[in-house]
Amino acid sequence: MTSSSSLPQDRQSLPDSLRADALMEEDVAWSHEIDGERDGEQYDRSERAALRRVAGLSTELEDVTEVEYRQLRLERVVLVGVWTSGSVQDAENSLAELAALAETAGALVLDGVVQRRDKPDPATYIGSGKAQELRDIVLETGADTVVCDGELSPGQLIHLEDVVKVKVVDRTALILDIFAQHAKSREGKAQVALAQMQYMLPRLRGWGQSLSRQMGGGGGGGMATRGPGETKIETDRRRIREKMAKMRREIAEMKTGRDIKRQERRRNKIPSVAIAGYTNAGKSSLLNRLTGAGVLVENALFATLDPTVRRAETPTGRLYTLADTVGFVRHLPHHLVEAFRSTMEEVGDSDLILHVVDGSHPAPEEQLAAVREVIREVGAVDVPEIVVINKADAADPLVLQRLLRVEKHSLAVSARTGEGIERLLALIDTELPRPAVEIETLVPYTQGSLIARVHADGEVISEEHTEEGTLIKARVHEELAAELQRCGTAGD
Ligand SMILES: Nc1nc2c(ncn2[C@@H]2O[C@H](COP(=O)(O)OP(=O)(O)OP(=O)(O)O)[C@@H](O)[C@H]2O)c(=O)[nH]1
Ligand SMILES: [Mg+2]
Repeated sequence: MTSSSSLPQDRQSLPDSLRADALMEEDVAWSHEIDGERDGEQYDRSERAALRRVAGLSTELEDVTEVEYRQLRLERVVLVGVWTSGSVQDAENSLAELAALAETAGALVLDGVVQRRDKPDPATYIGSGKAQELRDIVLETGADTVVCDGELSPGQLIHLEDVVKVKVVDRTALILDIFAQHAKSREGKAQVALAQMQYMLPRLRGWGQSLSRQMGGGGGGGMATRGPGETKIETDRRRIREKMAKMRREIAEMKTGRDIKRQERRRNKIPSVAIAGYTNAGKSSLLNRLTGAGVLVENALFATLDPTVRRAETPTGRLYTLADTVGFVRHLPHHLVEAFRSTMEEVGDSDLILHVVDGSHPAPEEQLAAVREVIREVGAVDVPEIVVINKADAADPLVLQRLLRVEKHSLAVSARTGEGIERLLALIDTELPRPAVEIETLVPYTQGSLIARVHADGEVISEEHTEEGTLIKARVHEELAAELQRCGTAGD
């Protein structure tokens, strides 16, 4: 946190030497921060909020790098969207979501404007007249940041910044920022850091140069400016590239560890269920409801960023794992699909997807479609899906009916009231893959632990306690079948 304030224009005054140091320090900070444990405890909302900057104190840039500058300074924001197709309602929903995202990132939303255009302006995103208007709104409201509802090209970002004279960030940067604030595991943090660097790389504008300087035309975007700053940008970019390469190696190592864990689960043949769905749909609430696990639930977007895996049991006593996942969002930045492939892999690898959708949302169908797009993108198309229409307590009954009719394999539940949860548990039970081998064995009482395993991992068809031991008929996976054959006496 910083203690003095000055105008945004002061970003020009940052000396080159300072920036280099800051970047170095940042390198250190990055590698130090990344030491948490996977599946670690989720932070409390209050702890997270404590990390936020205090509004109004943070417009000077002396002690931050350009990367940090773009991430952390979302305080007093004006939203702007370009509305190209669809109804007014669509445009409003989109801006409302952007507002929710900005608030989740810790910003105070002062105002929002939407411009109707065929397509975004190639130079400044919104038209130049509208950009001037935006400048006036910024001045009136005292905003220090403009957030655009789309992904802007490096050139657009810089040109718009030159008009409105405050920091401009886009939807992608905003989502990255939220992910950076919320990621808790070592791997999650590394992935977000990598995605941020990837995003920033073409967008460095090189401090030390005048912000208002006329940019050279042409495809170079922010880097079009010639002069001493260019060398600096090159240095920064090289450092970032080096850092990214290191990060990629680290992530690859972490992935190996995770793969081993997953293979172990697979070897034990424990079926896995992944809870996927749009952000804020109630995935974590559902996980809590289904397993009684204490996972952070809050009315904020992207409350969950690290996959949490829990053990659960079907009503008939079969064990399975239930994994919570990162929320999806419309136009999930591509960097993030890449970055969160790990979570998505968990989804693709599971035996069943619980696709949770918020039935009380104004446009649940859109959310379903957005999530499916990502599921397709990560190649998880073959996994059976149950559509869980959540928040039935708050939803319009007509919307529920409509969804239940359109979605063939769906049911309505409320993670809050518990409505429909029993039916869901039963449905999970029928949908989980059945163990492959049917056995009938007499297990001596001295081998009681084997019987317990049959109950946990397999499916008991019948069980009889005889003088010699337990006569059990069940479906189990191959490994357990082999063990049972060895220890027991095959029935009949
Ligand atoms: N009315 C109602 N609210 C619910 C229900 N389930 C969850 N919520 C609320 O919806 C909000 C989001 O819940 P979460 O469980 O954090 O949602 P999530 O899908 O895990 O969200 P992210 O992790 O942020 O993607 C919280 O405020 C919950 O209390 C429900 O059945 N009914
Ligand atoms: Mg969650």
